[in-house]
Amino acid sequence: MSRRDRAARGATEAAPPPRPDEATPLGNGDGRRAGEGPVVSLSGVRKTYGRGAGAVHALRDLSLDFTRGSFTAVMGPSGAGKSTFLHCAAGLDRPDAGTVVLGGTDLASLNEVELTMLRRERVGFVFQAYNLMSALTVADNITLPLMLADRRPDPAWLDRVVAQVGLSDRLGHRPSELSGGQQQRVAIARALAPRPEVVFADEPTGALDTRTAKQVLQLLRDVVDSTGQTVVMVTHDPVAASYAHRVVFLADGRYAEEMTRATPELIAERMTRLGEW
Ligand SMILES: Nc1ncnc2c1ncn2[C@@H]1O[C@H](COP(=O)(O)OP(=O)(O)OP(=O)(O)O)[C@@H](O)[C@H]1O
Repeated sequence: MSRRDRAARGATEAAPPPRPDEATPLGNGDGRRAGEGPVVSLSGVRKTYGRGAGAVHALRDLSLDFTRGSFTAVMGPSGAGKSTFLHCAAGLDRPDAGTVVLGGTDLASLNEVELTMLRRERVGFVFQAYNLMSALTVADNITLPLMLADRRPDPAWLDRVVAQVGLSDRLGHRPSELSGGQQQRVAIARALAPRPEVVFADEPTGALDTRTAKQVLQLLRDVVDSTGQTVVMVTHDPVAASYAHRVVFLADGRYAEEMTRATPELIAERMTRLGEW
């Protein structure tokens, strides 16, 4: 089944997505508030792979801001630059030009060790593959990034995260004893445990069935609305994107347009106008 067919099917199966105006006030959970300025800001970002006639301009002068306490989906046709954007915004790769500022830090000012520390302490990641350590319990998987950063967990925050992802009674289990949806919830708790500035999610529901995917997306949305965490999610799926406050469309390495309060049908229609996806 093509992505477009899957999206159309998902759209008809989707429960009405949550609406920003129905949400609890942003940032009411931890004293941080929406509207304090962007937590991630890209300005004039360019990234080119290769040289000369074979050069591929993956990002061409991309400028984008992400507000603290917001849930943004980044979409676009295949090859639009979504993965390259995510890698540059998260400090996994360096742009050729332009600036990326994360939590007030210009990433270009950091050497490789400092960049690794920033990713470990201030950025959370959720991927399609859960990437859990099979030998560790759920509890140890969740606190692993803190241990690696030699940081003491904040017990109240950890309790809150574990309760929110619904894993309180699974902390002693191994990943192999959990369903796919539960494993992804462990990965989300692990991403949130250090209380990062921002969580980047790359197709976080790509490996899940429709029902489980919706539960995970609702969880991400609830986390943003109740704790003021910031989530930026790259996805091909209009149903997934409809759970976000804002959907940003990239095309040909550039910002194309954006929508708020979007339904899966409207998002799919916009994607179809932008090109093959
Ligand atoms: N390491 C690389 N070397 C050469 N070209 C690359 C590399 N990574 C990405 N590209 C090219 O850069 C462009 C943008 O790629 P990117 O993976 O960011 O797009 P995308 O929107 O994530 O695509 P998709 O939806 O298919 O995953 C594409 O033309 C791709 O072929």
